[in-house]
Amino acid sequence: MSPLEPFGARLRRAMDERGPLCVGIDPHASLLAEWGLDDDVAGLERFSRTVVEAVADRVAVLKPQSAFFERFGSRGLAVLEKSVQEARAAGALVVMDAKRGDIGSTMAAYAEAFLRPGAPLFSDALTVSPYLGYGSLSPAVALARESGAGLFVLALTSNPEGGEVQHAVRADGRTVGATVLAHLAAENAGEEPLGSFGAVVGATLGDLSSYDLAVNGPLLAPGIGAQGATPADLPRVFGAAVRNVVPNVSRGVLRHGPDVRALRGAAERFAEEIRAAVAGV
Ligand SMILES: O=C(O)c1cc(=O)[nH]c(=O)n1[C@@H]1O[C@H](COP(=O)(O)O)[C@@H](O)[C@H]1O
Repeated sequence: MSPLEPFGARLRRAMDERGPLCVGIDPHASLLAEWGLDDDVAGLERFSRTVVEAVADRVAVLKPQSAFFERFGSRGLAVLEKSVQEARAAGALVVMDAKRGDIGSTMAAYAEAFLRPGAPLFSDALTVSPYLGYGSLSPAVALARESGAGLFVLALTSNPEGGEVQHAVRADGRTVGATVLAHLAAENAGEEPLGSFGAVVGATLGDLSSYDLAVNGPLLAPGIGAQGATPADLPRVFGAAVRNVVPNVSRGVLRHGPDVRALRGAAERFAEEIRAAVAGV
């Protein structure tokens, strides 16, 4: 159906060429105000375009957070569509952060919305929630395989509340989070250079040595910057899996706008700190 190379291979190459940093496009109302923009569609568009202009030609991944666009209804979604297209045209991979999760038949429709090439919101990958049962994500896995897209499945999230679900121990003695990681390892088995089915694992979580992070897929690691984690934490949290980590920074970069050079400078500083932290592992 699609000429796209699998997402994992495209991501590995982008990480090798540009470094692994993912910059989030999170147009919080407070950031619009800090940037001197109105909290309206014009402000949203200016914000999003500025971030794309500043970093889409130099970072591996951009991650628009869809809620900040959905807030403005259909006109916000039009801005989101345009931002995705412009970011991809500038060479960044786009991870749509929509955290979808539903019964399988509905999940198929979410997959059509984000993972079918030619769909208005088609993105290179989508964040999804496995907490209706990992198997409920099957339609998204199937379409991603067919189209060369990827998924990032919430496994161990960066927020302090996540543990009550993700660290819960199942009847077989495994935690829920470990079970999600095991499903992803199975999904990615044998894929080279990297599978297309990633996990979201917060950089805020401290020592994760009790979890097997070797899923042969990317690990999206939010939490650096505003949530308190730093690039220097990455080796401690991820151990040998750090080579597959895509660290996300949203507010930590965005607070330097609206000046394009200042945004670029902030992204470059995070990229450099990440390079230095990972180099020793
Ligand atoms: O899936 C995500 O991207 C995500 C998962 C998670 O566990 N924690 C988390 O913070 N995120 C997202 O990552 C971004 C973090 O933003 P900052 O805290 O501003 O860097 C937000 O868009 C969150 O929605």
